[in-house]
Amino acid sequence: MAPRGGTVRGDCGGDEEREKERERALQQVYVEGGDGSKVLLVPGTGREGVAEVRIYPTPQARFDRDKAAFAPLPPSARHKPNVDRAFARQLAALLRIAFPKIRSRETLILLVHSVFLVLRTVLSVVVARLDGRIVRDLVSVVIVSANGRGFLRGLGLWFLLAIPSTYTNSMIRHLQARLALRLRTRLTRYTHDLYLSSEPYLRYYRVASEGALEGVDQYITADVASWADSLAGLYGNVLKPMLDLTLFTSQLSRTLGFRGTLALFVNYYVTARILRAVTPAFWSAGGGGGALGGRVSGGRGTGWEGERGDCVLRWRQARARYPLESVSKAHPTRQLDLQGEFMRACLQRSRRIMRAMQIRIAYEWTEDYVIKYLWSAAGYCLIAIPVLFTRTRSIGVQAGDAARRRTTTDDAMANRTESYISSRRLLLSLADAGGRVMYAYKDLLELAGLTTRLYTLLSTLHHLAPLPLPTPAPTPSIALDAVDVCVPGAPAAPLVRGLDVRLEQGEHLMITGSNGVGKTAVARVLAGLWAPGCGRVSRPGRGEVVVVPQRAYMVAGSLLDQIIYPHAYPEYVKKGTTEAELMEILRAVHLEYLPAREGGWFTRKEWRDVLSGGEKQRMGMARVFYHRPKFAILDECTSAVSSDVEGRMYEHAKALGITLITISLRPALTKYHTQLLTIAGDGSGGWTLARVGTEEERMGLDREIGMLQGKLREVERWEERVRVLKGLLGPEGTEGEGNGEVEG
Ligand SMILES: Nc1ncnc2c1ncn2[C@@H]1O[C@H](COP(=O)(O)OP(=O)(O)OP(=O)(O)O)[C@@H](O)[C@H]1O
Repeated sequence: MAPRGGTVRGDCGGDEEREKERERALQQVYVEGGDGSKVLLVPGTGREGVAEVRIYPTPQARFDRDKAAFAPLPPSARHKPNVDRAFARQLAALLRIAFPKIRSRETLILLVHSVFLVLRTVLSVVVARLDGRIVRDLVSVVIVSANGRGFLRGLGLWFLLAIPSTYTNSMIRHLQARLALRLRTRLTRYTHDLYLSSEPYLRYYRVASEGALEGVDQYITADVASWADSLAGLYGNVLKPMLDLTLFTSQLSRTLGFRGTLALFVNYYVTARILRAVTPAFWSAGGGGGALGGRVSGGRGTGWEGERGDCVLRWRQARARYPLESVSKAHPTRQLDLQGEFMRACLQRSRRIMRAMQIRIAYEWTEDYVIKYLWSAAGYCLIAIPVLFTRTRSIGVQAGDAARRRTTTDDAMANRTESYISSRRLLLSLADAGGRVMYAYKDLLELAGLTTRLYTLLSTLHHLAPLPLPTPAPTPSIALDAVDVCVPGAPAAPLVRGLDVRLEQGEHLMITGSNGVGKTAVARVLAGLWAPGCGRVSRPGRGEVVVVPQRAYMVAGSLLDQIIYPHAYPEYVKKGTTEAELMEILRAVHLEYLPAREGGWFTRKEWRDVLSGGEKQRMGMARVFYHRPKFAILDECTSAVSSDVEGRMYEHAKALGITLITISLRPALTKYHTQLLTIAGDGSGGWTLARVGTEEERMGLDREIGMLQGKLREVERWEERVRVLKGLLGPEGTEGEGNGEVEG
């Protein structure tokens, strides 16, 4: 394995080289662009098997500018989306992100999309006229035995028109999908840059606890995608039917005359009133509008409420997936609790869908009846009036006149047929456009729901105040001066009050105390994850302090990725660590067998399941040895490691010059430290700091000795119990166990 620097692009000589290129790209997800950008390597695409996509991070100045547009919403407004002024304001804020400039690719797509929408409407009118002409020519052939040339010409034109018509339809769908993808890309990049912000914001870490926003992953994935689809779809779903309504009505008015057109408008008005009167409150909270929204908007989506319901269900499933093994190990009946939780979520969802479906039956029946049938029937009546009441009457008796009159009558009949067929087609398209305009309102409500969700996410992220930056320490040291340690956003009293600790390099601190007294909380303040309630924190930069939690996080990727985390492959390449050095690190944590056992450094597995609890913790320590920070905060991260290996790892860390801050309940670890901080946990926020080797440490060791002696006394009891059991079994039992199973 030869580490590489810079880009992975190379001389792609042949298939083999290309294959290697792909493999490298799989490892090297991106390369630094030099100007702050990252060049993302996408395997499986591009001419050389790897496509390069340059990505620029969103500048902080942009976030600062946008912050004012995302004023926080009151909690009540988060759950009542509506098509009102608030929606317009929220949508405008999101559109700033989706369309950052007037002259952007998105605007261009929108323009081309609009052109095709207009073209589609114009073509519909031309097709309707042609339809009438073809039938007219056919009637002429049947009635006056015309030669049929007009009919054939019409048919040829029909086939020719079919080409731009079908092309236009496909382009409309294509451009809509393309626009949705562009909007989604813009929103996704923006939200991710904001969400995954580094110090001093660390929004991804704080958004749930301090921002009180649950299920952020749903917001930044499913909601962003649905919003982009909904917005792109709505544009076509509103613009096209509006155009259709205008153009078709103007075309029809030529046939219908003034009174007919007036009657058509009266028809629109009356039907709109009827539908408005029978439209239920689909989007009221808990109304199951999602199922209905998805249905009425042509099944394109599940609707906002539906999306929310499905999200809750997915979230519960995801939450349950992780502890399945521990649940089934703990007790099989615990499984029932889990089932209960699933079932409750499913039942809630299915009840809402059922309720929505009941409302829907009545509504859809009325809607279909009114728009499809009533509109068409009214339209038929209107276009039938000129046909029925402008009949040409025969008034003469002479033979020549009769023939001429018959020809005139036949022509008039053919003309009326043409006009009737064209109007009928326009009328059907009109009914369809009317229906779409009605549905567009529900699409708009769906968009309002999604807009509110995205707005809530972005306003919460924008308004998380930055964490106070630590005072830079003059020498590599960590110090807390009169610091109160409090849970952020919680009104409870501080866990620890007025804490004073100073740790120079080469000194080592152990933090101890009972469960829940605030040991990890102190570590969080030391690491800069929590702001201190009051007081001053001094520490070196983030790269100099590494935190190792009790449950080591196993990153998705190769074995190598597990060791170098939080670095990614490009940073590893830049650092230039060799395979031998990596092996040395694994040896220090007694994991040297892994590369051979797992098939090499680049084997990708679900490491969370592959490695045992102790192995995962040792991997956490391997990361410390790889990064060699000045300070390492070890939060009970060796609790599942055997004492001998634990001791060796501590010695190795100290030999590397890493200053340790250990959180542990194991008194045996005290000897690796120079200071012992004990948190009282009596509600007063009290603490004591002692130098190791003092009275305090001896008390700790005494406690451990007492605990071990207690366990030894239990052994005597167990031996006594074994003797009693042997007595009960009699000579046979004694014989069986006499084979060395218990005795000795
Ligand atoms: N994000 C949080 N929100 C609310 N309360 C919290 C949060 N984090 C910790 N706490 C509470 O703060 C207290 C101290 O937690 P902490 O994790 O520091 O305990 P600890 O001393 O490390 O315990 P243990 O030995 O069990 O790991 C606990 O009562 C815990 O419930």
